[in-house]
Amino acid sequence: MTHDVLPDIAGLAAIKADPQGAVIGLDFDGTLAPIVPDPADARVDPHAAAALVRLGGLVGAVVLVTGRPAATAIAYGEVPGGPGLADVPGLVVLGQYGLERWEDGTLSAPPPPPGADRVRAELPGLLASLGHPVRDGSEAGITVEDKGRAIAVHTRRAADPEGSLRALRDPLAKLAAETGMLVEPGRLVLELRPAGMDKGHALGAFLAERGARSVLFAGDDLGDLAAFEAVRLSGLPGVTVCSASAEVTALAERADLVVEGPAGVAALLSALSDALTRH
Ligand SMILES: O=P(O)(O)OC[C@H]1O[C@H](O[C@H]2O[C@H](CO)[C@@H](O)[C@H](O)[C@H]2O)[C@H](O)[C@@H](O)[C@@H]1O
Repeated sequence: MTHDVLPDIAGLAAIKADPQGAVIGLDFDGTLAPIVPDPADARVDPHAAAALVRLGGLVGAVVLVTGRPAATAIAYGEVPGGPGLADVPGLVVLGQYGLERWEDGTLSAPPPPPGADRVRAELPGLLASLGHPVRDGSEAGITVEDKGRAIAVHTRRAADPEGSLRALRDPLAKLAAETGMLVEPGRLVLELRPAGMDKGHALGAFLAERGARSVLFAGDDLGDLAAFEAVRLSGLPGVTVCSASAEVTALAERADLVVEGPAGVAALLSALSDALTRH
């Protein structure tokens, strides 16, 4: 379902009544950017970027809460010949599940955890022992994305993506336990990342910091469930939006609103910016 007009939802009414009190939170992959086989090829939907540029001047804050490094979200948010994510007024990016913060062109982040170095050193041997030579994202097979603070193992390009994901789950959980990391499951990906932060903590802290009076959060993957919960725990008038896919159904079951992938998210953001401009 796409939205030419805004659906009649209480949280959206609260945002329209008091836009300056609203925080608009968004995931990146699968929500603002269509899912593609190679993570390095992901790019923001230009319509979503344009709508966010408009919204940024109308609401209290626009915040990306993403598993990507914040700088990657900004880089992949560029739109040739058009406004990109870096042009969204006041944009804040909480990257690597909230460990990093990008704001006004400045990145702040703690040093990478020692566990990341250990995973980096031990992962190739582990994958080889399971019959999977390490490949980068441009090749077929099981691929590894090194994000500095975290390392993601992708199966989307494997011959049997779901089967490979199942086969890797226990060995990667063991490696995570041995290295003090945790496994973040996602869309055909298992990511070994530091503990102690998630999208829920990141969004909840941001809402408190900004004194938000309403909130919208849109996501598509399991890591976004914590942000949905943060919306609920905030007690604010809020809207949770699922960018739907056949790969993940858990969000749709919990969302106030379900839209058809990044194109549906872009249409919703555009309709919201239209409504706030008319207001
Ligand atoms: O929190 P997000 O912004 O949604 O980031 C979550 C992970 O997204 C990326 O992987 C996903 O998108 C890829 C590109 O479309 C796709 O190839 C992959 O199968 C998906 O899992 C990203 O590569 C990860 O680092 C993020 O943690």
